[in-house]
Amino acid sequence: MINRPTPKKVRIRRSMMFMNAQKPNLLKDAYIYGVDSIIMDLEDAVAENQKDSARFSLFNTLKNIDYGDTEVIVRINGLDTPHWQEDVRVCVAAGVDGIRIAKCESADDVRTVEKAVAAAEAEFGVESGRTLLMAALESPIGIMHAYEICTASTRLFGVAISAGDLRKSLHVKSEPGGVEMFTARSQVVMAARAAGVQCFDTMWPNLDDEAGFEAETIQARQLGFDGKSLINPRQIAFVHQTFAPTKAEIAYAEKLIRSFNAQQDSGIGVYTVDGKLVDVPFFDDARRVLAQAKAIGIYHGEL
Ligand SMILES: CC(=O)SCCNC(=O)CCNC(=O)[C@H](O)C(C)(C)COP(=O)(O)OP(=O)(O)OC[C@H]1O[C@@H](n2cnc3c(N)ncnc32)[C@H](O)[C@@H]1OP(=O)(O)O
Ligand SMILES: O=C([O-])CC(=O)C(=O)O
Ligand SMILES: [Mg+2]
Repeated sequence: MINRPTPKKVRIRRSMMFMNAQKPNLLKDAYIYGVDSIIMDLEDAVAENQKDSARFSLFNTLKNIDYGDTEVIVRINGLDTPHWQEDVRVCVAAGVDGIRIAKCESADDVRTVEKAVAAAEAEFGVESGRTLLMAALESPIGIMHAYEICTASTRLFGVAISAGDLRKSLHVKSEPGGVEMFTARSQVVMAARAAGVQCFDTMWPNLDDEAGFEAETIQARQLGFDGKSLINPRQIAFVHQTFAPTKAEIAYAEKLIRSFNAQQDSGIGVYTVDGKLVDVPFFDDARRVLAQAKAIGIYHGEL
């Protein structure tokens, strides 16, 4: 396993909302939506003949707007394009928090971007290691290499599955219940958890099908994702609610920890709380739930 520094605080990333870097009016107000992360897109949302102007507009916005606590990530163009190196230089010079590597296929792709980021940090006098990475897995080979990608760099905080491109390669379409994505989604979650990084579900493109969006979001949480990529502000509230512990989950976690604290000297490792068996993994998970609820700001207890 890669020797990854222990993060001081795990950053909550329930929502990562895309916006087109070509549109300065979107970028300038981006922080008002309260998403956890903004993804300013230089890739597929930007027409090929607008790449330079979108990058220029992005740089000016980033230099002039204070995004406060909202994490700012830029999706750069793929490594098979003539754009990505300049994208990296501009992102680093502008001081972004992270770079999303589009269509990442291998650990080498991550290391190639990492090298360019390190060079740009040196070039622009940016603190070494400040610029984080995440990778979007959008092809069968990217999914097959998920674990190597997840462990390729200490800068890499997570991976996203990107179903628009993946479905294209698999020759499938979006099906009710997401059956066509089930294996890939599970593989991404497994790889991310094995590597100790976060994982994010893909965006839902059909803005008029709210029920479909909600079902997919719930399934992503059930599969173990930390959050979801979004394309529109009307998707934020449901995603934030779904990727947070419920009141009942918080109350039960508190109860478990209290019972553990009360019982730990009794010499009994396993017993029941509310009729359910509990032992070490259940206590560990309860601690994770409370830490997550605290980080989101919905639990203020002392545990
Ligand atoms: C497959 C992929 O690669 S997906 C990733 C790349 N794609 C993107 O970045 C696209 C992001 N999303 C969008 O551009 C838009 O939401 C669209 C084109 C899908 C739909 O646009 P609209 O029909 O205008 O959406 P809608 O009517 O819901 O917009 C309502 C308001 O939210 C704003 N808004 C919409 N999407 C976003 C967004 N992603 N970020 C910030 N603001 C947004 C609109 O500007 C509008 O503001 P206004 O009321 O002040 O005019
Ligand atoms: O990352 C995403 O969800 C959007 C995307 O590029 C895709 O679906 O191909
Ligand atoms: Mg894509």
